[in-house]
Amino acid sequence: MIVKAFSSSANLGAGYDILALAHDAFEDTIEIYVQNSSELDIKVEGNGVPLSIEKNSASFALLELLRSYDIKAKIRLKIIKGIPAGLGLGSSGASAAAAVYAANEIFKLGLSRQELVNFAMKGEIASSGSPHPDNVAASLVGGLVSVLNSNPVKVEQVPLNLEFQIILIIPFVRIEAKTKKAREMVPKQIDTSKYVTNARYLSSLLLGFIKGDRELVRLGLNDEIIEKAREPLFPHYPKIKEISLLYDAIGACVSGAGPTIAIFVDSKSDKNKILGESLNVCKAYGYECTYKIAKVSGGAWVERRD
Ligand SMILES: Nc1ncnc2c1ncn2[C@@H]1O[C@H](COP(=O)(O)OP(=O)(O)OP(=O)(O)O)[C@@H](O)[C@H]1O
Ligand SMILES: N[C@@H](CCO)C(=O)O
Repeated sequence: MIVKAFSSSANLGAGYDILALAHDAFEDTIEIYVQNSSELDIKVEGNGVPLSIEKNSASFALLELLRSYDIKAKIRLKIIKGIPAGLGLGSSGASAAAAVYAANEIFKLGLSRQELVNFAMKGEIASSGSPHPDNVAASLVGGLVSVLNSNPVKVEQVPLNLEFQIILIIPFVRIEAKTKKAREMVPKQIDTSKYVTNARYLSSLLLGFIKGDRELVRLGLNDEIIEKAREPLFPHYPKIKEISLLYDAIGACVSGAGPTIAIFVDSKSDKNKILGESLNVCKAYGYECTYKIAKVSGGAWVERRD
């Protein structure tokens, strides 16, 4: 069976570990072949990803799912990476999402996409040391998802009534264990005033998407806490955000744990200026950047059944 899942941008300003948006910028492909066996035996193949079961997000999520259903089988898992890893594009999450989606289909477990998030998020332990569910939820469910509870995990799709595209400004940098490091930079304690400001941003963002009000989205795409604490990982961000707002983007935020920046644009935005000047900012900060213009995508899907 061949299953695919799209990339995603998590957080979206104040929605740290809460929001993620699936987009068609990149996709991962999982090929999974199963034979009867009296033992559970998983072998991983793939380029540019760890090949040990416990270190690969896809195989680790799969292992957790199959163990919890006491499924014994010989499994060959081939991961064809389309989503560059470590750049804030939900790469590890998409592989994990595709792997558990495939297992659900093959073993006819009858789990909903939302239920599969419980297992896919375990894959993030392999990649970043923590089972954050946002990226896997977006890649499984599609659209904009909100994580409403962590134990047990509950995720819901947020209605999107706004037309927009996402310009992703993607620096080619390799930061070892980036998400792990970025999570360590998150403050353990925060001022109540910052909490209130962020909660206002989050409610404005959600209302904006639901009501189709770009001004509310613009106000909501901000964060006083996490993006600020992590800024050393993406020093190019404030300037790119300033340029984006100047040329009437809906807003801009860090994509996941960065360093990719997500700029939300619509027919009012001067996309060429935003793109050209953002790439110049990259250069000024010594980054080689590329870009993708993406739109909101659906969740994981079966490409071929056999
Ligand atoms: N199947 C996989 N796909 C991609 N990366 C994987 C996978 N399995 C393990 N990894 C490891 O996870 C790390 C990348 O995860 P990381 O969380 O830093 O970035 P990401 O998954 O691309 O996106 P984000 O920053 O949005 O979380 C790399 O060290 C990579 O080797
Ligand atoms: N919410 C996670 C997403 C990682 O892509 C974080 O910001 O650490």
